[in-house]
Amino acid sequence: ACSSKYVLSQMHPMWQGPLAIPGGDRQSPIDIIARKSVLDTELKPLVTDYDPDTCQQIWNNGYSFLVEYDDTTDKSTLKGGPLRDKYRLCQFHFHWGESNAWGSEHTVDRKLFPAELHLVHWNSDKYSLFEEAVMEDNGLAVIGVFLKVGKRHEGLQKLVDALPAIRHKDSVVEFNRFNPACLLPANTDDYWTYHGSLTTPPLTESVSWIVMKQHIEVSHDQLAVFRSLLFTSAEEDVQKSMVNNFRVQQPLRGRTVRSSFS
Ligand SMILES: NS(=O)(=O)c1ccc(C(=O)NCc2ccccc2F)cc1
Ligand SMILES: [Zn+2]
Repeated sequence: ACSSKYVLSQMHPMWQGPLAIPGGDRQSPIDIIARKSVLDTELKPLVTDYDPDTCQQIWNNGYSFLVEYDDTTDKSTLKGGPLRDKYRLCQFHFHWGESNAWGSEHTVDRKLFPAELHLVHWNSDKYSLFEEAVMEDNGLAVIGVFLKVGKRHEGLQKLVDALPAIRHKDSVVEFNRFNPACLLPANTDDYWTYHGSLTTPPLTESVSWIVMKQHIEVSHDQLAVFRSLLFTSAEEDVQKSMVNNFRVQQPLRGRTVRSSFS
């Protein structure tokens, strides 16, 4: 799996401050101004091929909860879209607010969503490990999907049911046979794409972002379970609820956001 080896201690929301990022001119997240995005007719449809058997565990890393996949072979892959190479799924996670009024990292024309899903992939045509790819220009590809509050998401419920077992930071439970394709919107042909960064430390500028135009719907109660998670470990005496784990928007610095649709 891609990040379990790292204690992501610096990933505390306090890091939202002005971190000195070397040459940080392609930071994420950003506000996507729809009318300023540029249609690129060369952009292809996304091709995801996820094997539910590669799902390994779900854990609380003190910043979000991650579902990690076995990324030692090309079993769960992403290609197409803006990508030239094949990318391997290593994990997915979410960002959310303390209320339904905010929580997403990206916004569209300043519209905030209550939460955002990130499916993290690394370029397995060029690199042999996530840790290598994360340091390279287009080493990573992250699919962003906005969540809206509405009807219950049946596929998400299996995830939601596992959360009470990982309430505290650094808790892990086995999780298998989950196909993250069920979390993608019906239409994955319409997306925005731009070159950016990780939205948590080390904020490396190695991500081809692919942000879906169509959102998915989850119920109010399902989101409430996200907010029952804790930033803090079982040993700590003051428990802090895991909410508002999103980064503030970053300057575009002249970047162009391309769209696959007009
Ligand atoms: N929110 S996001 O932009 O989608 C995002 C995706 C992955 C990471 C990550 O893997 N960090 C750990 C990490 C970073 C660098 C090297 C090794 C690591 F494990 C952080 C943020
Ligand atoms: Zn993320």
